[in-house]
Amino acid sequence: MGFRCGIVGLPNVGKSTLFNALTETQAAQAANYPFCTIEPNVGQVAVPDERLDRIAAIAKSAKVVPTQLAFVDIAGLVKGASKGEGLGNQFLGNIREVDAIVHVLRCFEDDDIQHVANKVDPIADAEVVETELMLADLESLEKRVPAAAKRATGGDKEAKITASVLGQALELLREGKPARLTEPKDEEEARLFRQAQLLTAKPVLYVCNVAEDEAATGNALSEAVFARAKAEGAQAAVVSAAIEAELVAMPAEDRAEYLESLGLEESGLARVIRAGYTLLGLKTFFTAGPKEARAWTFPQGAKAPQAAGEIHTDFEKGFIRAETIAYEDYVTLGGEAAARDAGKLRQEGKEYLVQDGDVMLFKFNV
Ligand SMILES: Nc1ncnc2c1ncn2[C@@H]1O[C@H](COP(=O)(O)OP(=O)(O)OP(=O)(O)O)[C@@H](O)[C@H]1O
Repeated sequence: MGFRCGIVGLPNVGKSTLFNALTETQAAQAANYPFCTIEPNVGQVAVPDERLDRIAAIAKSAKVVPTQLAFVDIAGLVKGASKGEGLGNQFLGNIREVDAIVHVLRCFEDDDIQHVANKVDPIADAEVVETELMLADLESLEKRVPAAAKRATGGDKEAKITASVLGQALELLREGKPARLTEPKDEEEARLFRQAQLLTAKPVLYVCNVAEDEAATGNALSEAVFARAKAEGAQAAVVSAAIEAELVAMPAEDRAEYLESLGLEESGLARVIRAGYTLLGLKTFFTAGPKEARAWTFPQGAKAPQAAGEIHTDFEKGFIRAETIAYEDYVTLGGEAAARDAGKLRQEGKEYLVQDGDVMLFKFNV
């Protein structure tokens, strides 16, 4: 489906370590990013979901296919990016292409690893990156808002709405706040706001990269980041990239024990992937049979034919109905046949709003 999370951060904060762990653990096929000369790496990463394994066990599926999310390693942030210095313009362009930003912040102390500003201060680091993004948005809106206002006086209704919603964003940026805090009045404002593709309107997940012995608890630095995230309408997670790198290097059967010895229930990567998925407002439906059990991604608010279209365009075009079982029913009753007998297999039509966890079988006509 092509939803992408871009990994950004200052030099030496642990971006590559995290990205490599993400892609290695999934044995991803890293592909080159087609649109730019600095070619940030893209990794397709499987989204961990226990529900899929339970469904596969019940359906006795031969194959289990998770849904995927793309992570893009966006290289090269330098101070002054918004002014087009160095790799700046490419960097901003790369961010424009992603749907959400995973912002890695160094929260570990290690005298051997140099910090660009010679001090470990994730809040100051976050500000460096965010200031560049806000300046880029500010510069673009300083032009776009007056232009839209001018068109509005000429009677252009859409321009009037654009001027209003982007004007609100401009005010926020002038106060040093991200455009994400803009509150569109209605669906039309929301649509035009999305269309404006502002960099600081993209959802952000801060990844606090902590030392190995702080992965379970976090530390004072990560706490400060969590507070900042809350104030900005962003998300945050604690991860130790060092642990993740070790985990992917060890045999799969040793990982659980290692995690347990560190007081962790699951890998930080699993949390980052899931958080990225949630951040994008993505939901999952399942298909299940003896051949395969598979998880599919759909955007929140999708109707049944659109979900069917995730599998094949023919399913969408020729959609008749969707035989649907809620995940809980599927699991508690023990599969499709039992759910059908219990009257829990619903025949859903074109207007059905697909729910997270639905197990679906599409009937279509081509
Ligand atoms: N949680 C951690 N604890 C200790 N060391 C870490 C941790 N995370 C990363 N490192 C180390 O920090 C160094 C920098 O990491 P990495 O190369 O991933 O950073 P980067 O952000 O990709 O840098 P650049 O942008 O310069 O490529 C590496 O030596 C890495 O092993």
